[in-house]
Amino acid sequence: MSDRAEGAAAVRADGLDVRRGGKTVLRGVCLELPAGRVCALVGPNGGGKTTFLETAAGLLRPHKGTVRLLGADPDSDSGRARLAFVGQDKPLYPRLTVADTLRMGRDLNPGWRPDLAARMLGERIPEQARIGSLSGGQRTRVALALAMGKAADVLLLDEPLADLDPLSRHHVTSVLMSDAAERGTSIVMSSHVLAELEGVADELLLLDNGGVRMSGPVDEALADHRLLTGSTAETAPQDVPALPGVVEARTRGRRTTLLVRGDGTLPGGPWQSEEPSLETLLMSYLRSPESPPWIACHPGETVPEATHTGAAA
Ligand SMILES: Nc1ncnc2c1ncn2[C@@H]1O[C@H](COP(=O)(O)OP(=O)(O)OP(=O)(O)O)[C@@H](O)[C@H]1O
Repeated sequence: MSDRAEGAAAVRADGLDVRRGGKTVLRGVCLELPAGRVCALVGPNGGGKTTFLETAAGLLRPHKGTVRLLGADPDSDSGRARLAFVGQDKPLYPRLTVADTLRMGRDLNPGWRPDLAARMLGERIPEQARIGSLSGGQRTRVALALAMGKAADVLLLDEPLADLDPLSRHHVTSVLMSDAAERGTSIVMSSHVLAELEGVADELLLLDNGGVRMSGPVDEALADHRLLTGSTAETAPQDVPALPGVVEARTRGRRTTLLVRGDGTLPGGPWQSEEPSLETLLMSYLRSPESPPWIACHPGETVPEATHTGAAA
């Protein structure tokens, strides 16, 4: 994991508090997202994903603590030059054509890469079409093409897949993964489409109630948990949730399913044990807000302080 220790993190937050509308919606967030990786940002509605992305993009100022993007203040000229942000509202000029919009991107960005913008746009969106005549999903593709053309070092994308059809989702995730592999772009992408993050994301950040519930590499998160399935008659399920390391216990009919941390005490009984899918892992943590956070820890690295989710301030 030496690559994690070298150079500045794509996004680093230290003791970050962000207030909106008079209430604190991110509380004491400490995290480090390594550069050159695709990070999936997940969590329930209102968990703080948009607030975190907008803060990392320099659009919201922290009330307390700091956020750094490749070591720079995101609200500085050097920070802004290195990031591209696509929010959920995707403000574009409805009277401009797609071609006009991309020309505007070229004029505003000295390092503009028409090839990257064209790759993201794909071939199905006519360049002469006016933005106002496009569907929501097509506008998303144009907004993503504008962000790609900037050739930024960090892409911050708020639910980029939300209004895309399955083919477009596949196209967008492939283009993002290629960009991360070819240019070393750091990508932080929020999503509720958990099943489609498998194989796309290599880093995971789960925010819930304004705090970090999970943070670390996806492969470590999966390897650090087991999914146990057993017969209810043989496994005394009423005792199971109290065991340390059990994130979630669910009983359906005659089957009990447990999601257990690798370092936890395994309950007795005949269990079939397997590595969980990413979707199963995330769903278990989302359904179990009282379970302790899972934060990856690496030798030689500053361990981010785990922030557990309490009641919103
Ligand atoms: N403009 C705003 N003014 C006041 N409060 C806000 C504003 N935007 C968000 N909030 C509050 O901040 C908290 C976090 O919201 P945020 O939009 O960051 O969550 P999210 O995880 O992105 O949710 P979703 O999955 O629904 O997009 C919520 O309690 C929300 O009500």
